[in-house]
Amino acid sequence: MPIDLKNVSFIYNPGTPLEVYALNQIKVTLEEGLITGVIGPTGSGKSTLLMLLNGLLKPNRGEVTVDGISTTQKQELKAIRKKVQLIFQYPEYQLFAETVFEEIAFGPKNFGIEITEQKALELLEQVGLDKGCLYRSPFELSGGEKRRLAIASVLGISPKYLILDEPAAALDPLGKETIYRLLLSLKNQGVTVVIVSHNMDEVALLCDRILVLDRGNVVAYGEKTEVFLSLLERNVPGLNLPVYTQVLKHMQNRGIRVNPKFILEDTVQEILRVVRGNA
Ligand SMILES: Nc1ncnc2c1ncn2[C@@H]1O[C@H](COP(=O)(O)OP(=O)(O)OP(=O)(O)O)[C@@H](O)[C@H]1O
Repeated sequence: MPIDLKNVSFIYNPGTPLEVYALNQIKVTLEEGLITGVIGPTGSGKSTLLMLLNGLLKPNRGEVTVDGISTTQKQELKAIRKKVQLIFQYPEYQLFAETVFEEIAFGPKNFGIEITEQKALELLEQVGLDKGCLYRSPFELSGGEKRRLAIASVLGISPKYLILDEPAAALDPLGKETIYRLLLSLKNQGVTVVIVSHNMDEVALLCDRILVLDRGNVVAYGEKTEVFLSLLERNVPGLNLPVYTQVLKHMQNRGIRVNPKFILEDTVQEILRVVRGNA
């Protein structure tokens, strides 16, 4: 069973002069085994939605269920948080341990999972970090390596759902590519991934499904190409489209007849082929 948002509304500071309707009657089922991208202009409710998925925030109205269990069931919250791991933006800023090994072991320990040295080495390998860094200080790693370390610690919990806010933000092209390959390989291992991103090319490359939010409402949700095509027809202020969608629009404006679906899908498949080919 997936994560279900059933008519979910979320209000910050309800009943006060500072009241903000962040999400308004959201109805979405996040499909298992896929990567879903949540996009939308700034302030559209993306981060709020992520925090509802693992019960960090509770809906004011409606219900979020994880595998059929409501996030409002207090006794189930720990089990839900184990299943649904949330990685905030720049997780590397939260590293604190003296060694990479301690850092990897810390998160899982909170869920009663002991990480052996062997398991830690496997996790390093999984995120593409050199096994030789196990007893180094996390603070000696590069920015991109620190981020992968933060992700390794979460993977030690073996989450069924991995939720990431801007997973590749501020990384150089190589660092971004490593994160993309990691997310695609997690998907291949059956992990359901949800990302928030402002980078539309990244969303086009990684995601199977796209959820578009605007001022707390769902503008579109569905298969990636269908959603991008629908966004070509309607203007959501503050939301860019991937470069190739814009190319397509220019072609259409110049009267060049192409099947938009083929252009979008071929381009994404080509980029994916290159990324996977390097794996
Ligand atoms: N802690 C808070 N208290 C009050 N209002 C908040 C709080 N956090 C967010 N909001 C408001 O809720 C709305 C949705 O915010 P949210 O951070 O979910 O949007 P977002 O789409 O993630 O934005 P961004 O792309 O800028 O990160 C915005 O109007 C925001 O100002």
